[in-house]
Amino acid sequence: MSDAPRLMPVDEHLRLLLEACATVPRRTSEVPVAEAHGCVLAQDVRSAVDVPAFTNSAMDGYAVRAAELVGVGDRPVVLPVAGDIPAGRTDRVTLVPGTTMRIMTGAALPDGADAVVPVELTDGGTERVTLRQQPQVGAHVRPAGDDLSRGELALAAGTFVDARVLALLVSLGHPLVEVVLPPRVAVLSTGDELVEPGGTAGHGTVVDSNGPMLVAVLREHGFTAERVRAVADDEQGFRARLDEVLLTHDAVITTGGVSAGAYDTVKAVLARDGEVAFRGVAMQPGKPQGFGLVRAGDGRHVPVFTLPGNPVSSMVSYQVFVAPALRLLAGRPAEGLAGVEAVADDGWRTSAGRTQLARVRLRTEADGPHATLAGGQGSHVLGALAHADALAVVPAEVDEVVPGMRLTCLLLRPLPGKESLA
Ligand SMILES: Nc1nc2c(c(=O)[nH]1)N[C@H]1C(S)=C(S)[C@@H](COP(=O)(O)OP(=O)(O)OC[C@H]3O[C@@H](n4cnc5c(N)ncnc54)[C@H](O)[C@@H]3O)O[C@H]1N2
Ligand code: MOO
Repeated sequence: MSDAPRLMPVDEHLRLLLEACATVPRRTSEVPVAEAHGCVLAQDVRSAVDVPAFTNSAMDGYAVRAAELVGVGDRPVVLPVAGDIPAGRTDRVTLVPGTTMRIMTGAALPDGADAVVPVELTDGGTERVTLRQQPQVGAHVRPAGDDLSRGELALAAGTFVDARVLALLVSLGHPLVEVVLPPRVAVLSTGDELVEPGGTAGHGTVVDSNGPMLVAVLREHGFTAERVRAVADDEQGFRARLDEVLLTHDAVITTGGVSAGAYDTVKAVLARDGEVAFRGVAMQPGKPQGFGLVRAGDGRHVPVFTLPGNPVSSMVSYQVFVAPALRLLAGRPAEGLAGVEAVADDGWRTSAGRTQLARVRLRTEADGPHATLAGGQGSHVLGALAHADALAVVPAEVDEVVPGMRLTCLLLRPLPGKESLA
């Protein structure tokens, strides 16, 4: 046997695929503002209006001219109530000198009024009201444009529209906005042995867990994802299915068929014309990797990620390589999982020369997070993957973790027990 081929460091494979994805045009579109959630703004957005659009009350109470209430406090003042201004009243109202008006939170302040006395500081009268506080000018008043002035830059291009940004965006007076759309990703599992989800594995078969798993995590990450029915190890069938999905998607993830076996269809088909570069990456799990920009029938070059079939390898590869690349396609920073440092409470041996991403449980102690193995570390062990809180990164040059060692742990879910630090 010849020497094993050199494995590419994790960072280098990541860099190569991010560089390639940076050349792919982003998919942009003008969408109704309320539908921009989950997209990235492709343009700066200035406010078309003052926000709030009109000066209004911050409290349920009485609109007054503050100067008319000088001295109130020692001696209550009684004023006639000239009317009601509920929120939603849109006609222009003037406060007649020597009177007050009942006003609700968010209702337009009448012209002439410059303060609001909260109802709690009155007797709540509807014909006449006794006011027991002298307000400052501007008390409980929200001036027009207090939040944003018309023409002001409210949101910069590149901002991700989450729920809070959406609230601001829809308030700016624009019906449409130009956004980068999240990529549409197809997940294509391959293998003769695959049984459709919902079925039961028998002798020699396995349920396609990669398909549902990857679609689910893609959706959790805000991408549009579709599982394509698993294809058998048949070169023509695989090529035909791939060509189909390339036309309708912005990225394709395949699983299986990329190692050294006699029936490794994905590799056989895509390595032939050099469309995808297949290489071993110095990582455990996730050694056999492939990536390339594959030309679709309509001329677009679509990123294709060929992940290993072992389920743990598939998920880890997705988190380390695919998710950052898809974020880039979505117009976002190419970020991966956030890391925390944890103390290893277990010891274990790792494959020398490969960065290990061990599945660990985390626990927060008084001195910070501690990690223990979540279970078996084989690339097929779904139980440990499901129960893991994080992927502990054991550098390639370390071949044994000893208890007490500090490891960076990439969070698969929020750090448990963090509230106990409070
Ligand atoms: N001689 C060698 N054999 C293997 C090597 C190697 O370097 N030399 N690498 C091993 C490593 S590491 C990995 S990882 C796997 C990757 O294999 P493939 O990507 O070719 O995947 P398959 O052989 O098709 O399947 C591997 C394993 O995963 C199961 N599988 C596949 N697809 C699914 C799915 N959609 N859902 C659930 N489980 C799936 C499949 O049944 C196999 O058990 O290769 C090693 N071998
Ligand atoms: O790289 Mo494989 O993913 O070790 O099992």
